[in-house]
Amino acid sequence: MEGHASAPGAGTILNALATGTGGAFAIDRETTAAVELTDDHSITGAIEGAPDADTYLIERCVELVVEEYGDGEGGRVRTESEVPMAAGLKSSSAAANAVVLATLNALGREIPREAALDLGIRAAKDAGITITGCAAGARASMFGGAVLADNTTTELLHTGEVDWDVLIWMPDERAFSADADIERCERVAPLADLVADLAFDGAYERAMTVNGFAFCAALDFPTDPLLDALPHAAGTSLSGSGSSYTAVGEREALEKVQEAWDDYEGDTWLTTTRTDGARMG
Ligand SMILES: Nc1ncnc2c1ncn2[C@@H]1O[C@H](COP(=O)(O)OP(=O)(O)O)[C@@H](O)[C@H]1O
Ligand SMILES: O=C(O)C1=C[C@@H](OP(=O)(O)O)[C@@H](O)[C@H](O)C1
Repeated sequence: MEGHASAPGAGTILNALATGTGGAFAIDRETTAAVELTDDHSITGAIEGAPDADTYLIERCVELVVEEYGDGEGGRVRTESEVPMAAGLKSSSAAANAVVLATLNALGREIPREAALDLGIRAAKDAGITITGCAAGARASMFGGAVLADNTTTELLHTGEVDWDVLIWMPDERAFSADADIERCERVAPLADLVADLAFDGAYERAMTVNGFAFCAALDFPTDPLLDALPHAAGTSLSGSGSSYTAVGEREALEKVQEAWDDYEGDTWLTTTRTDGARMG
């Protein structure tokens, strides 16, 4: 019994570490998962190109799906990803969604996407790789588009369509979300409320720019990349708890931002938003 699925990563509109409300948009970079279910009871995971990375998240996703919908199967799970790990682009949500759906695909089961989303969020919490559960990023990855969510309850608060080109700069250093300084993030809560208000009104670009300045200050990341982007981009922010930055807008404008961001060490690349989310099969 083999199953396959894919799910996109996401950029940030609102970091949830200040108030629990998060906002994210799906990007056209994805993680694919292959799951082979077996008669023995052990579950083993592997991540293509990252032999030393922690595979607990994806093993736990298989385990939770089998507990709910299977019959005690074991399995082998493998992910391959265009979403870099621990760079603020929701690699964990993309991996969890892809593995949950691939396991269901192997079992020949279709369940409501909300239920699949919940299992991935549970696995990420069990793995200790998220502070709030990252419901907004996980929702953007599962359903596509722009999303605001209450990460503490996983409740969906708002959805919107976005159709942007997206520029990403990813420095060489990584930033694991579990290491973020929550107390400093909570100090920018009044700004996070402003970001949420802007996003509820559909002003996603301005929302993410305010988010960028607030969370660069709270998490001690430089604001220079935001200032480089502002004359050209419609919106720009630190993504997640770092280390990547995103700029959104029209392609030509973003190519000007790319010239500036190319001066920094690391990688820059252009992609787009994605309106469809995870795919099974
Ligand atoms: N392709 C993948 N396969 C398996 N696990 C993954 C994959 N991508 C990410 N993860 C898990 O997610 C963790 C990174 O999560 P996190 O620090 O929240 O960063 P991000 O913003 O990229 O989600 C990794 O340490 C790993 O445990
Ligand atoms: O661990 C968490 O709960 C969160 C981590 C951050 O995202 P990344 O995991 O992308 O850094 C943040 O933006 C998100 O709103 C909540």
